[in-house]
Amino acid sequence: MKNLSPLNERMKKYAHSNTDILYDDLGTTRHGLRLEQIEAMRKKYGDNSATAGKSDTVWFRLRRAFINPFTIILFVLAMVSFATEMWQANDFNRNTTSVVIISVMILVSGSVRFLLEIRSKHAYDQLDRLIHTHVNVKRNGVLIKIPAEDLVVGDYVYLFAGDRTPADMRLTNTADLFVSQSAITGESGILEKSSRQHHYTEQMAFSQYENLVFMGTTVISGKGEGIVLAVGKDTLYGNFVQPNDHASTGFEKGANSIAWVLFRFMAVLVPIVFIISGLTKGNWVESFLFALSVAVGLTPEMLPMVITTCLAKGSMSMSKKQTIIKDINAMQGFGSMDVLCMDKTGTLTNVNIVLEYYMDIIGNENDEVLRWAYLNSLYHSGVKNPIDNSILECRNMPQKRDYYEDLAGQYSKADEIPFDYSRKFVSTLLADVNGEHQLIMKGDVEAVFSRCTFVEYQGTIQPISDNGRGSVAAVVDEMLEDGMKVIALARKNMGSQNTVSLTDEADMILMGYLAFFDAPKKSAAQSIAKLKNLQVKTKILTGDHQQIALSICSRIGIASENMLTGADLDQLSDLELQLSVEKTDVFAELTPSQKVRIVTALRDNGHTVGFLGDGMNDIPAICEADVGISVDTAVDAAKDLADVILLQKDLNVLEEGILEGRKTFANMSKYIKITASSNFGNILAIVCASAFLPFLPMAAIQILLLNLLYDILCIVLPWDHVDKEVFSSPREWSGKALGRFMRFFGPISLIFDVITFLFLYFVLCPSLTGGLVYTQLTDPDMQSRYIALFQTGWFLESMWTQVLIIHMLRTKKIPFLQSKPSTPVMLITIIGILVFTGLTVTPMVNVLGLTPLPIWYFGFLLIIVASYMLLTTALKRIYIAKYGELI
Ligand SMILES: Nc1ncnc2c1ncn2[C@@H]1O[C@H](COP(=O)(O)OP(=O)(O)OP(=O)(O)O)[C@@H](O)[C@H]1O
Ligand SMILES: [Mg+2]
Repeated sequence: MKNLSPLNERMKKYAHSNTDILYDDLGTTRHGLRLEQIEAMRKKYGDNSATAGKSDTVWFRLRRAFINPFTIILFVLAMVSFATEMWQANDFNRNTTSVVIISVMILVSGSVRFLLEIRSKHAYDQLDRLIHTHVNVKRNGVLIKIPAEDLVVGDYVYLFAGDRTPADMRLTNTADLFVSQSAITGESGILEKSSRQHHYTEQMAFSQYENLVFMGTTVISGKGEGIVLAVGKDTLYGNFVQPNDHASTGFEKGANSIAWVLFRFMAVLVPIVFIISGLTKGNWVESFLFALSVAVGLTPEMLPMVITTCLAKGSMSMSKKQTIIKDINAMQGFGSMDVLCMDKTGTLTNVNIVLEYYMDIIGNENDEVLRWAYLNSLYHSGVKNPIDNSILECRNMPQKRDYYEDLAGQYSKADEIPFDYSRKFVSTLLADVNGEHQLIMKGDVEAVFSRCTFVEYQGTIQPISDNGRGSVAAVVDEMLEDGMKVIALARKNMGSQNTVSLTDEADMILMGYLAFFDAPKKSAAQSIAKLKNLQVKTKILTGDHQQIALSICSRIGIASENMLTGADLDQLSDLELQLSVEKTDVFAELTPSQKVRIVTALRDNGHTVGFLGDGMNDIPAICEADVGISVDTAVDAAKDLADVILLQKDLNVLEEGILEGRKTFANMSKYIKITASSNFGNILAIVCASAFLPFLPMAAIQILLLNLLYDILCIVLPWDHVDKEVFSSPREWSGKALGRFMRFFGPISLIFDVITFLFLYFVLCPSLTGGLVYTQLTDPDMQSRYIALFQTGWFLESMWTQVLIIHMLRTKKIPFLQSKPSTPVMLITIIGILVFTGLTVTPMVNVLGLTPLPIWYFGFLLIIVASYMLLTTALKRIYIAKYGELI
């Protein structure tokens, strides 16, 4: 059982008081809040979402885009350089240009961020609309549907079968309301709730209080009405589900850990860089700015943004492919999923099943069986599933509408015991106009049969004889072999008794059967083959009879030799099950908890498991799986709890979704890995350079400029192409892979940085400053020319290598030739390189501390860049050979 926090005081109080007091205290009535009360209630008691708030306003986004470490440091830089220049020189022009340039940088970086934020928000809003849960509330006397987030304390809410309770409530009215509180208490049983007032003398756990329902509780059957008493974080559920709970798993954990590693590197190295350069160069202000810019340059400040954009962009393209993905870890799970468990209806067979036969115990068509089944389906208040829907279809038969309407008028519902997937049947107690009661039970043949001691045949009721059992089995078996879904129907006369309890469900009279045609989908085999191509194994987990499972599998062409049933499963220990799940692809006659057991066993074997299902019986398994998948038509509770929602229950949709998910994920991990390794390389180079050079290897503003270019390039990465090989198999995200990637590729750039340093220091600069190295120079003008030459040289080398390394590492293949980047990535690369190289010959060079370089330097640069690329390619091969993957 989860560790529960204390119950909200209001809940405690009103559980013990009658509803009139509740209405009075909250100033409401049965007609709901008046519209003018709503805002006041929201102000007083809060919002019904744990995350709502400032992050949604445009102003907040604008602020976040423009006020961040990058722009703040740029700003400080502008101020300091303005002040120092004013102080030292009196070239006013030069001062203002540097401020202008920095302002432009702030503007560019801020706008890019802002646009991105707006874009991803837009994408999210659209998705939100698709995945929102709506609740029925009465406000101002009118029943309306509103998003669950808009609920306030005092709202009058209606609950129906299949709903997930949207807030903590005190019930005011119920009709056979049964709920499952497993999300809250971890107990899987079904509880009946009512609106009766509790007395202080009753000692019980609050979860057992009949008149309280909690956020996250699923309504299994029946109806309820109640007043919201606690919302959002004040609810029991909100208390233990912290908004960022999931952030500590899987992918985000990896991303956070790398940000953290880089941050620690910085925390240690940046002060060292500052002190070393301060000591060796003597200019503390400049060293401070330099260290600060190094810090900015090395912070993966775009990390959260790129991740959100990747996700938003990925979610958008997935939603175009009919797949809605709810959170980042699901995206990752979706990409790394290697086993997909699914139920049968809608995946292997059509969503709608058709009632083919209704017959007595020996197989002759029998209207009475259909009549009772109709009434049972009509009046039970659980979630109507395909079986009920196809029974209810009978009223649409030609000329039968009036007949069934009349029939419904002749009976009313007195009581029920709801459908429960572990019992596999449902009982409704019907009262006729004379006050006579009939208990009607329908469900799984064996389950119903075991509660019968009589059979009815042609109007006579007889005790079941042994050969009676035999003939019953024969009729059913025949239909099962044909792939029919069969349920049994039984009844019992209850006289004037108008309530029913479990003990009444005995000594029933078996009336006959209903058989449904569950047509196999033609496309199923093909879809499963496609999934196999994507290296996703499929397993069928159905609650249905084994014969049907076998028959459908053989029709579709799925191997089912090693089928296991729920009963078989109970004989296996967890360890044995772990072995069997690997060999078995079809499981039948499962209860919801057996579905969970299978998923758990697969996960324990190290698989990333997806579960696709749409019924109440699939909910526990959806929660247990790494990726819970549901469909748009599923019950709300299942949709709420799933990570992924398919707008169409079709395996083809799933396949496209998986592909899209893998691409998105590949782009995210591309960004993270490349950034981490290139930052790592840069840290090393900067530490080396500041220790050995008598001046700063690059000016603060130059570092920031490079950083800006790199950021802009990263922003288009979510739109990059992904090689086919990368998305043709599941890919696991791991922090370990990131670490080794960073350690492997990071230091390579150091080699070329050092060569460049040596070349600049001993060859290029002296050749233009009279053959002397820096330390031999005495003329300050010559010294600053030397520095400008050096810094420009390294600026260009850094820029070229950092931009091109993205292209080298984004693919296993030969960049540009075998694997083309997407147009935006290519464009920004070309424009960036041209503009930044061009910067060194424009009039702005002075402001940026750059200077034009002799043309032959570019010859050197080409050689360096080419050898860097060659070496990386060679090492890339080694890396791939060793670890089997790159990105
Ligand atoms: N509405 C219903 N009324 C009576 N019995 C039902 C009803 N729904 C299901 N059952 C019984 O419960 C059994 C299991 O239900 P069902 O076949 O829907 O399981 P499932 O695991 O959801 O199957 P699938 O894999 O086809 O989705 C059925 O075979 C049937 O005997
Ligand atoms: Mg189902």
